[in-house]
Amino acid sequence: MATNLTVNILDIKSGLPDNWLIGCDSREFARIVDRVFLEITQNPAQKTPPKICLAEPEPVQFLASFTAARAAKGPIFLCNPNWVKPEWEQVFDLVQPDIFLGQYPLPKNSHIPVRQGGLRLYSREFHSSGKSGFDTIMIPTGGSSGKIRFAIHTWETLTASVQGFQQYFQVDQINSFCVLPLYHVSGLMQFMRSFTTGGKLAIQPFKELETGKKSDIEPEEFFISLVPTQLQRLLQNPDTANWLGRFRAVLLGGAPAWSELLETARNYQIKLAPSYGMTETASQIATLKPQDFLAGNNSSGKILPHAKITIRSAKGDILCDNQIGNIVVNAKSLALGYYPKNFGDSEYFQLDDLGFFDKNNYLNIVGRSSDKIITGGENVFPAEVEAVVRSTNLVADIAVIGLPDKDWGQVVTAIYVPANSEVTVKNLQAALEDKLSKFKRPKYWVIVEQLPRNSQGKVNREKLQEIALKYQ
Ligand SMILES: O=C(O)CCC(=O)c1ccccc1C(=O)O
Repeated sequence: MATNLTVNILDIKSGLPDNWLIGCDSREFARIVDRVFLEITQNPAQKTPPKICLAEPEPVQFLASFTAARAAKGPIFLCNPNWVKPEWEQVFDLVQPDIFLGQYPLPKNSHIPVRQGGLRLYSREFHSSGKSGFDTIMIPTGGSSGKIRFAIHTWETLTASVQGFQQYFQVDQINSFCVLPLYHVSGLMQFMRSFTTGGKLAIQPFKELETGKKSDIEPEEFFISLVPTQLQRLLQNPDTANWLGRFRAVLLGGAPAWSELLETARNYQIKLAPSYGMTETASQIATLKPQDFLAGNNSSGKILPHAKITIRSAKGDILCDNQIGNIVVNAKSLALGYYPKNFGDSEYFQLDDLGFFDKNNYLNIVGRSSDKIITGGENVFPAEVEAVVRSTNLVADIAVIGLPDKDWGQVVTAIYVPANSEVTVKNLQAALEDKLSKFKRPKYWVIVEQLPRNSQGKVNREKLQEIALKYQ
């Protein structure tokens, strides 16, 4: 029954249209929330709110478990159900969860008691939550390369991002069409945008969309978020490309886009909104409006109202228009820290990204500071070289890195997937001659079948180094 819900405290139904989660009856949703809430709060040994790991691959279960975990006021750690053993071990060491919701990742072993209903207790004694407080939402970042970290967010930081979005796009109720994972900031924020503004949320696995299957919604009323590799795949099917063109806006983020991709999207008249943001800022803090995109602008757009960005020199001085420097962020949506540490009182958050504001105040991202290659004393940014090589249409995929070199400091090295079997290094070099200064042109060309990219389309640069060094 939908009455007498334990989680009435959350008022999950108030202000929401009955069918806010498309394809799931609201009362059914509330029942699942209620059940999970009871499971979480049943344990009598509980002294403090439990730390909850959420690794639920099924979207409705994920959202209901998330809602119940919030009602139980425990810190929630969003987990990728596809993590492998070393990643899970890292997470268990760092988090020491009390409760696990979803698919238990490690083999059933004796020292972890298993309860019915999919709930497993990691330990009977609850660990204290430390400084971070209880009502926190930890969103994973990193993973494919190096250490998993959890950015500490709260309902307030996440809703600050939603409000910035509402103002920027001048919408009251945000309807989202989600094909990105809910444990990732890009997926979770689509739920937040819909849930907190009384909008609708439709969820479809990306794979289904890729095969041409389209949900029964009116795209004109929805925002959809994609990462560049997803957009590229969808644009290969003209039917799907035209369907994408009907969306209110197609938010593009998560990784740098390349100019050919933008051009193709423009040819289909897709109302694209390329954005800049990250887990630590609860998704986008700068976004290009679709009308600017369609008019030919390729920047990351203007800053959302809840955020501030300054471009600074290495010494911290604020730079003028068109000067490239470090991107420094202050935003109401900024994470409080990386679990279990808070950032402290620092008002600003310095990212690894380099960029500049042009004379019309549009943000332009140049690349990652740590990806910058210095060869013979000259600076080379991989993103620029990658974009130019892509524009030759001779490669299906490419990433550029710097390899250590005793003469040059670093040498520009391209790891690429040729567009077809006829492409040779000679062709590639010839095609770049009048397009890139000599010092920017790759000296080494390493051919691969596939680049190491994660599901978000981000390339793993440490792996690239390994691959390239093997071929040197
Ligand atoms: O990858 C990240 O860290 C953030 C990227 C992200 O949230 C995003 C990814 C794709 C499309 C839209 C968005 C967004 O900022 O809303």
